[in-house]
Amino acid sequence: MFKQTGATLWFTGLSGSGKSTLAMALERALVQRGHLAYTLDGDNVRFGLNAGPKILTETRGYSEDQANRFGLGFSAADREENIRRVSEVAKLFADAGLFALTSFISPYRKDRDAARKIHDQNKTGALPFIEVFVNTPLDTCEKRDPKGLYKQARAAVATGRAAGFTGVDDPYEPPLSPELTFDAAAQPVEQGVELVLGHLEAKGLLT
Ligand SMILES: Nc1ncnc2c1ncn2[C@@H]1O[C@H](COP(=O)(O)OS(=O)(=O)O)[C@@H](OP(=O)(O)O)[C@H]1O
Ligand SMILES: Nc1ncnc2c1ncn2[C@@H]1O[C@H](COP(=O)(O)OP(=O)(O)O)[C@@H](O)[C@H]1O
Repeated sequence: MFKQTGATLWFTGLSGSGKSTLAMALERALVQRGHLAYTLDGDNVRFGLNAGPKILTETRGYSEDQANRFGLGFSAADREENIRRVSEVAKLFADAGLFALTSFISPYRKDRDAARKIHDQNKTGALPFIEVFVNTPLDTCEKRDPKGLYKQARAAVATGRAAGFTGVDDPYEPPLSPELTFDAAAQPVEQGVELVLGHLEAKGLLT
């Protein structure tokens, strides 16, 4: 019915690197061409399926104990679980025939590799998984700092507190062999959209 094969486009990069801007522009471009596409990002996932303990107690009626068991923050273990759940959801979207676009820092290589593996283990055969590294240098992300989070993290670290903020005092492991790399410090978003569309076309995914 959809006249397309589903696929997951996995955007990874630092906070402020341009993941969401590129994913949203691509979603628009795909939809304009008559394809079904949907973006999963912090705004629709970390306030819903993967909400943190505070949201769960304040708006969902969870007890503190439940909220601490099921809510997700930014420890390495919570990030791993965040990415695992997002991978499973993206896989279902792709299995249903959509382009699933995911925009998460996903800082750990093993978690992104696990996301890819989840797509290999589909009952109807491996689903296409395309890793897009949004490779914007930390200093550019930090200058942009649209939410002021880098500033807050630097201030915490300067006073001897841990911020656990990616790129400041928490790791980001760049992909070793992503399908695509986009430098959002040097290239406009339209160029990123063309890059990804070109790849999808070359792989026969836009028929
Ligand atoms: N400690 C810490 N480290 C990094 N980022 C933080 C942190 N705390 C909150 N935020 C905000 O949450 C967004 C990242 O969430 P993600 O779900 O993409 O993170 S992860 O993939 O689980 O690592 C990220 O949003 P983006 O800027 O859209 O990437 C931040 O705004
Ligand atoms: N290719 C680009 N060129 C210039 N600025 C960009 C580009 N992509 C994103 N930006 C800007 O960078 C900031 C962070 O982008 P965003 O997409 O929110 O990053 P992320 O989702 O990775 O946190 C925003 O202010 C956005 O307008």
